[in-house]
Amino acid sequence: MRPPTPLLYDALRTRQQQGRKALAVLLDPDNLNENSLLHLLRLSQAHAVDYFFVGGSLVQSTHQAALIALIKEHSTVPVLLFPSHSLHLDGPADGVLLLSLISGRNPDFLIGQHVVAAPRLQASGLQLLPTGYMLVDSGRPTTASYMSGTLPLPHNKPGIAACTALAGEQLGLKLIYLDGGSGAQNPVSAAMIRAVREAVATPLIVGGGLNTGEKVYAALAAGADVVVVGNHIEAEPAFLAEVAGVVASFNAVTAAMA
Ligand SMILES: CC(C)=CCC/C(C)=C/CC/C(C)=C/CC/C(C)=C/COP(=O)(O)OP(=O)(O)O
Ligand SMILES: O=P(O)(O)OC[C@@H](O)CO
Ligand SMILES: [Mg+2]
Repeated sequence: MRPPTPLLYDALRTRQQQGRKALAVLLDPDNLNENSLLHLLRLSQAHAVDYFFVGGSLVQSTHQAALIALIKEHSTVPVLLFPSHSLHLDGPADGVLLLSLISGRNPDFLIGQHVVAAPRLQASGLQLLPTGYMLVDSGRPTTASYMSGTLPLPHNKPGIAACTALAGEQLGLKLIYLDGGSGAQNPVSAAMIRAVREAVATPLIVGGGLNTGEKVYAALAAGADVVVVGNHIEAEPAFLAEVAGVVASFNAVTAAMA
């Protein structure tokens, strides 16, 4: 039998306290079939992946649960749902990023979806990771911004991002996720990541438009604890090896200095 997943949040906090960075690969059910998923799962056995995030802004396909079951059959990497809506909670995942979209002012994404999902989440057995989700302007409209009907944070205003994250932490949110949006033209700036890192003690997830090793390195160096890569691995699965290498080399330097 598979060993139980250690409590996801505690494991993430421990990693953060030890200065160990993590890689999350975003799997969008709309852009995957069984073969492409199996290929990614093989790659993730050769190159360390710490989390699979599963979700998409729309999710038109009906096979999310089957894809997660396939991940569970072939991999021990924890699976976290990354839902854009209370409709997208199916599948045998380990936990869920319980996103509250604190960069926006749309009550449905601040609390409405959560009210609808609450009884189902309670019964699900999923580990809940309350997350302050912040969309940041990335140079062009993103699906997440459009679908949520919210304005992203201005790209060049690290102070607004820091205060937003701080308010989220003060409200009790356990993680902060700074997202340029999937396929972002420009990733979240190092200045903004640093400002948020200094403002809060929670683990910090950064994603959106991380499509080169240099961009991934810059996000880690600025203070991201977890980097998320979706689109570029979908387009070019070999990028998984490169990004895993960047995270591993970053961790090797930290370990050598300890
Ligand atoms: C309470 C529950 C169950 C859900 C929370 C619902 C909230 C607040 C969602 C935040 C807003 C939102 C639309 C997030 C989208 C997150 C996501 C899965 C992004 C993945 O990327 P895509 O936007 O699908 O990118 P592509 O367009 O490249 O596919
Ligand atoms: O698809 P990409 O651009 O890598 O973004 C990943 C994730 O942060 C999007 O919500
Ligand atoms: Mg998507």
